[in-house]
Amino acid sequence: MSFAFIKPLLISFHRWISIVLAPVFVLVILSGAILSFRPILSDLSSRSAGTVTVDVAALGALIGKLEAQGPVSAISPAEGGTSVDVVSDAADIAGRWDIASATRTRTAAGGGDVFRTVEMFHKSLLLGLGLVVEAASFAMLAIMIAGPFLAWLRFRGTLIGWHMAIGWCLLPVTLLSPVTAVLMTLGVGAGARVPLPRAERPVAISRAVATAAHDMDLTQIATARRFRGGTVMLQVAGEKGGAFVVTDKGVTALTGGPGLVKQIHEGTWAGVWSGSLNLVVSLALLGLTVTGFASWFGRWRRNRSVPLAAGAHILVAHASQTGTAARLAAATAEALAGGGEKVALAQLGTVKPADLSRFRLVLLIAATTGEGHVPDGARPFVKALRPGTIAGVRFAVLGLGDQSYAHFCGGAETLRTQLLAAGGIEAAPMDRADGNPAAAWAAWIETLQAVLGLRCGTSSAPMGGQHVALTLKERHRLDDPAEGETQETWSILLESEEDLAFRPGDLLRLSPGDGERERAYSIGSSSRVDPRRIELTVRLHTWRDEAGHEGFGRASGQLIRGAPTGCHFHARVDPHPTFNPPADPTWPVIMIGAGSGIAPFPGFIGERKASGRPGPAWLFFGNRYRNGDFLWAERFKAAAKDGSLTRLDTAFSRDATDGKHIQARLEEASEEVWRWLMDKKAVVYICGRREMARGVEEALSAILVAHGKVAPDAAHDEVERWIAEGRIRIDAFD
Ligand SMILES: Cc1cc2nc3c(=O)[nH]c(=O)nc-3n(C[C@H](O)[C@H](O)[C@H](O)COP(=O)(O)O)c2cc1C
Repeated sequence: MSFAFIKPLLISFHRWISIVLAPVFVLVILSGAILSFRPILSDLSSRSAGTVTVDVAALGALIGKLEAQGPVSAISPAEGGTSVDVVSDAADIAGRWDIASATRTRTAAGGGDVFRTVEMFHKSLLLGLGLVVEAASFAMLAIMIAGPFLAWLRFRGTLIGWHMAIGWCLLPVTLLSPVTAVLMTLGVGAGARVPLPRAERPVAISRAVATAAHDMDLTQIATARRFRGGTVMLQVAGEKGGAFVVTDKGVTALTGGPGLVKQIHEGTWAGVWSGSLNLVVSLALLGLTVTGFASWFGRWRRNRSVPLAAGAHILVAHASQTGTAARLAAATAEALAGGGEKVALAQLGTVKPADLSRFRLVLLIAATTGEGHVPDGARPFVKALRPGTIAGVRFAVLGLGDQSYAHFCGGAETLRTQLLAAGGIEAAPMDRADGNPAAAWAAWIETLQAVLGLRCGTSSAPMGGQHVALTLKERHRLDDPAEGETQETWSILLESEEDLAFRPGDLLRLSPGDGERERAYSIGSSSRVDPRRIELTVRLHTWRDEAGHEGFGRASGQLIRGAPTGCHFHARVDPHPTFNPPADPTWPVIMIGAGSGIAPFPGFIGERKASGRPGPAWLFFGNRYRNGDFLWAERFKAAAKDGSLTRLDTAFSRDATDGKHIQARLEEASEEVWRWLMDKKAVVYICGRREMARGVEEALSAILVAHGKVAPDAAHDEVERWIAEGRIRIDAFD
């Protein structure tokens, strides 16, 4: 059985035992922390008091007088032996007494009884739960031993990072408490055990002091307390001191001491120092418990619910790949709010199915991606849907799509079917938008008003983007056919006569002919660098007909072969906010592009560099051959040199010497990728074929499993959640 198999089990064991026993751990650790003050205080007080010398006869007389009034359970001389602290249930006895004058100087007893109560709590929680505490010691030891096997030490500022740092760095000392507790429970190293004498009749403390004073010097008596079997336990300082049990028959010395294990556990082996060490151990154990629990709880809460506007009756949710559905959903929410409806807006993937029942109505605007697929960000929602989870939830769907695809509005259809299967009730029939959705959206809003009686303020469909007139300025080939079988890919430079506003990752939509489906190209430049210059990376789509004649893709063929430089194009620039670089250029990014999927990233790098304060940026580029297919090689190498690119990793899948895919590169650099994800909170951008994007998702899951102490399923869910939340952003094509 390999460790990879055991590790997820070990992780579950570590997590669940800790969570279940966290309350017991906290109580035992806190009481332990208080008890560690006992050796500290007693060492300090014995130092400050110097040698205690007690007038034994006067002490005996005083205690005898007090015992005549009520029971005394413990005494301990104070103030150099001139006073004595008396512990008693009787309020007029308990307190500090001056021995010579037999008068009370303070009404409350010292701290001795507090420590004893805390000790009882530490051992049995004052509820007779000694067995639970003992079992918790074994469990604590087991999870602490398992801890270091779960992850290597890495410093990062997260809760789990602190958990690991405390766990690893303080392991030798934090082990002290549970190890010694377990040894004591097992009776190992507890020191020689002397059979305790029993008294035939209970002995009072004054009597015990008188009996012992016969045989020994009690001028340095430290404590006397009523003990098991009706006896009294005396503790005497000094060379001939020690612990003694007094019965009605005489005095028995307890030889052998408390044993090293007990001394270590209680921190009594070196007074102040060992007590302080115990305090550090307690605080470290508390830190481990709190950081571990808080980190789990935070994750649990994040997984459970999203902050949806409180008091809202209608939820407008969107499942969007390139932003259209998101924009329309925002406009819908705005229109409803304008009409006075209480409305919340959310990305479907960030909503738990159970949250839907909070709303009177759920309106969903859903796009389709790939070949009839649900948009990537909506996957966690679909995965979490089970029959009955949204029983009785009323919903209405607007699907966005394009008739020229084989599965028109396939994504929205899938979501609708799943919502019905999970118990949802369709409140209005589903509408479908073909191509530009503005008209269909407006009609849908009207239907909602008419059929469902919703109140809407005025609102118009958000502008789908800017219509632009562009001139083909320049193109140059990015692959090198002289190097062999490469994929023909070009840099296309288009120029506008007026200033435009666009960012890298936005989409340039071109229609190759009237009524033909638009092709979307990812923009690889930024208006923040040059507001008139749009740069694309376009691969030539080719095929052969039955007669063997080569044909070209309509749009790519035009851009690369058909149109001469200087040719004019009409196009639309659509914002794609979910695939733009972070607004803050210092925010770390990991860019992963394969083949022509590299298209947006020259723009990312350029825009961040132009900001004058580019943050860490890591680029993974994959293609077939290093020599012929390394697109934008010069630009990336220059960026790596001038610092606008922190790290560049390449994977050339068909190179004899290399032969790796991007996924393999990610896994090779997994430790560093993990650090970028967790410490730097890098946003990951993936652009390329859908198959590649899925592979990268898998690789990221594997990194979470390897370094994040999570089981494979949980890692997968986490990656999907990151996609839904926008920490991983995907622009994939088929
Ligand atoms: C790569 C890609 C694949 C698509 N696949 C389909 C499809 O299979 N069926 C369909 O009806 N529409 C398909 N569409 C069209 C989109 O669903 C439509 O453009 C929608 O308005 C996009 O909305 P969004 O920006 O919110 O993602 C596809 C669009 C793209 C870019």
